[in-house]
Amino acid sequence: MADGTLFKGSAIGATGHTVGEVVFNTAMTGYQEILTDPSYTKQIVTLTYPHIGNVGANSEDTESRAVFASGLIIRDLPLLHSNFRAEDSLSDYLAKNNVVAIADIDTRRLTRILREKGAQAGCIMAGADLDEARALELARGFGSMAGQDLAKVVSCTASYQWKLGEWKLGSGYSEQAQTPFHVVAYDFGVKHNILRMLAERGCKLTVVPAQTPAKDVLALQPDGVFLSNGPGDPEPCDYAITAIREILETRLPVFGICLGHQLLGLATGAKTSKMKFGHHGANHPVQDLDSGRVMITSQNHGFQVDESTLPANVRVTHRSLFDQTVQGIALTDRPAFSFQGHPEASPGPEDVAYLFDRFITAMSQAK
Ligand SMILES: NC(=O)CC[C@H](N)C(=O)O
Repeated sequence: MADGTLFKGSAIGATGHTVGEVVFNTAMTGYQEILTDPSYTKQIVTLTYPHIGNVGANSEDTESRAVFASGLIIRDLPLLHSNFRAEDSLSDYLAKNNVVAIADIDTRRLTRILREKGAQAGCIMAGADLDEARALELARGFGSMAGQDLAKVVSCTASYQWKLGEWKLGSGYSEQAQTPFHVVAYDFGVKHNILRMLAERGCKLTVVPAQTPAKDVLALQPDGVFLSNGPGDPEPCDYAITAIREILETRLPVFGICLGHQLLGLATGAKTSKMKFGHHGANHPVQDLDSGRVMITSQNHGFQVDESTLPANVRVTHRSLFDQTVQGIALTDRPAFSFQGHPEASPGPEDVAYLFDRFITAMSQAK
């Protein structure tokens, strides 16, 4: 760790070394979805749940084209995995995907360090050439996530159509049937379950690269525009902020998730900032301020929209009950809204899925 703390464990993935910002995630399930979430680019994930790998790995529980997390730190890897869908052990999956990972770590102690001192970088070394001094040097050389524009790095390079709906036991992923709405989805590092949930609700989806100008999006004549989650700091993504401003002018329905939420905030003139250690888990209580309902949500972010900087035409719709930070915003003069956590879950509870329906309603009304 950059603060000089040294942990020793057992290598369970690829050999070599990896460096990144270390974040703790409190989800009890969904390690594969977490590893393949592009928002974890340049981050090493430690899972606070102690038994990881029990159900192995399969080719369906993925949230993108590859593993994006820079590394994995766990307490206990089971000797055997068991699940009717398993195709690999977690260890083999990590090795095949070239992920450096470590088990037998006191993840409770590690999490306490991150919680008390805040986010910091770390380095994992696995294999023959272990060098503690070099590992410390690499961890200290990583710097901070602040200022890093990673959305354009992980985004798709060309636009594409998405047609798969949600996964169902027995039939797997289905091709969508009807598509009354055309949605252009900005890919800042999009999780596939967002696309599946939109497809399931009748959206014909055109996914476009992060740097697509607004005029190219508008030329596709969409019924609504979606702003995806993604890695890194939202503030340097000036290309996206400019495009969102232009799209808002047209009064098209806009829905943003996580990085997309932060970018919508920036486009309205609000500011974002780095949090002490962020929110990463599948058990975070968030309140919908309109209904008063409290939902258990999936979270993965290290930045936030600063409430005190919100302009007069933006209201706070959701709030974290852990630290009172902004979890949702809506414009009062445009059909545009966003959520900081993950309504698509994957992994996590589906309490916030109603926001996808709200986007569909906004598009129906605009039509
Ligand atoms: N999941 C996300 O979209 C994360 C957004 C941003 N990279 C953050 O860390 O806050």
